[in-house]
Amino acid sequence: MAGNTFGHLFRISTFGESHGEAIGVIVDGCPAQLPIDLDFIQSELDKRRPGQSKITTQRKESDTVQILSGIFEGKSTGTPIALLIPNEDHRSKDYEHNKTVYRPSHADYTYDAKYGIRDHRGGGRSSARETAARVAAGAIAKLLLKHYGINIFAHVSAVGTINAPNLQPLTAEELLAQREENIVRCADPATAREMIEFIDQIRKDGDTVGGKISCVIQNCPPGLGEPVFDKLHAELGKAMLSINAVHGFEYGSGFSGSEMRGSEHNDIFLTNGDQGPKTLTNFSGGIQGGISNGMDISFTVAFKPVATIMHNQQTVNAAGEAAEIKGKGRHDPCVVPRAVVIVEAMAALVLADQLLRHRASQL
Ligand SMILES: Cc1cc2nc3c(=O)[nH]c(=O)nc-3n(C[C@H](O)[C@H](O)[C@H](O)COP(=O)(O)O)c2cc1C
Ligand SMILES: C=C(O[C@@H]1CC(C(=O)O)=C[C@@H](OP(=O)(O)O)[C@H]1O)C(=O)O
Repeated sequence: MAGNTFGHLFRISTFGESHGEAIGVIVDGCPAQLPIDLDFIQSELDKRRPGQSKITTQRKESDTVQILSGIFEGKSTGTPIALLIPNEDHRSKDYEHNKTVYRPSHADYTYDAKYGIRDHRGGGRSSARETAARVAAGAIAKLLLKHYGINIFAHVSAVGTINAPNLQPLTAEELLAQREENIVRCADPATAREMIEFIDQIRKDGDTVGGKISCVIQNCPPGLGEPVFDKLHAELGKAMLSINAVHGFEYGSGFSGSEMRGSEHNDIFLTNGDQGPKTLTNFSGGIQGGISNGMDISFTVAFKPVATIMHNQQTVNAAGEAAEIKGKGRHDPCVVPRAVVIVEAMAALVLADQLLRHRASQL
């Protein structure tokens, strides 16, 4: 079904439900002979894994990835790569009440409206558990991008109204080291401490809070992206908005650009030897006309406070009658700490696809 696939030349299809046997992904179009480091794929999954700290859902999954096909003697063979992640810790009794009663702002009602049948256990296919499959596939895309020297780095830039300062002078390596020092995955240590304390309080209140993730793609060559519909920022926007609970996407100057004058906003070109021009500022976010210009690609993704809260709420049931519901089970009070690697994975999948498409654009 088309709704479960993503990408054109570097393509993925994911499958599985949160409380089924397993989730997984088939990656099609990965060029042959790419060295595939299984430990790297696993380390990416470990960053998304539920149960990783006190500020995430307490469901305990090892998210151990199994490779079923497409890799031989440590390299891709050019055939479909199938990856499987068994589910180990589902607790479906927490969802009994959810069989007929709709959780406000989750996907229970809309799945019923669309299909007339729904695996209510853990939200089934609508659960963010599906994003483990994307992270596994994204790790392969990252390995392809690494081969071309392209790096992707994301971190938590806001939780509620707590915002991280601009960390621009730091290199991606420095930011990554600082991000991995704390459980919220914000690269600024002082802000990280404040965010962790706040999420912990929200958790104790049985509530949830939203946040933002900012991402930068470095060393992307100019020329990636298609000129009309599949513009690079349109592809990134679609990829980000396809992640559960994402409500906003902006690149470069984003919404704040609408408050500026052209004389402030234009990115002045500078000579740069035989490297192709650079720009003095980067309000374009590294993309002009839907095509990368060689500067850093930067964007921010906004996540809502997720639906399941431990409070009594008014709702309706499948028969259309008034009902009450209170969240049960193990949930994320704030999803951004685990979503950092999902954002990076989706960005990597877009870039890998555009890289392959770019190779068909000139003689
Ligand atoms: C990493 C991650 C973890 C999530 N964890 C939860 C959760 O524990 N409880 C919940 O109600 N929603 C959670 N969500 C959000 C739901 O999956 C999402 O809200 C649901 O599929 C409805 O889709 P929508 O919010 O995009 O409309 C999570 C999302 C992400 C990205
Ligand atoms: C299992 C994961 O997160 C889940 C995402 C999720 C949701 O509604 O999206 C709800 C919870 O599901 P459950 O009650 O089945 O544990 C989270 O734990 C995961 O990310 O791997």
